[in-house]
Amino acid sequence: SLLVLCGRSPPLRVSLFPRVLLGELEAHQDAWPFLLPVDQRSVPGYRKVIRRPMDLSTIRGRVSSNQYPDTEAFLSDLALVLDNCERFNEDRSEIGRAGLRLRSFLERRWAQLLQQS
Ligand SMILES: Oc1ccc2c(c1)N[C@H](O)CC2
Repeated sequence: SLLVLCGRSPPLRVSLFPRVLLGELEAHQDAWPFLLPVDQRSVPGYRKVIRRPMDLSTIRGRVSSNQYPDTEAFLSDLALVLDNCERFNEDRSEIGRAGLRLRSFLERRWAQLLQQS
């Protein structure tokens, strides 16, 4: 059909960029605070302060089951992980600094991947 001719869906390699980026984030030395959901019962105040918890294992599950309708929804969940971190942690704390470093990596690496598209 005409839609096919217009090339509506991104080329295969571009559609793999989220999986490439997520794999590198999961392996990053500063990812340790973000790998699994925060145990809200053991962290006073977390449930009240952070209304939309998010972590890399939850994102991995959504990527693996094709739950993201588009790349923007994937990037939005990644941003939520780091926004939650900035909200709950002082910038000068161990976890706060890890979050700022991981966000810097994410932004630089995503821009690099887009240059390949
Ligand atoms: O001191 C603590 C203890 C637990 C956590 C944090 C800091 N920050 C994380 O964002 C959430 C979990």
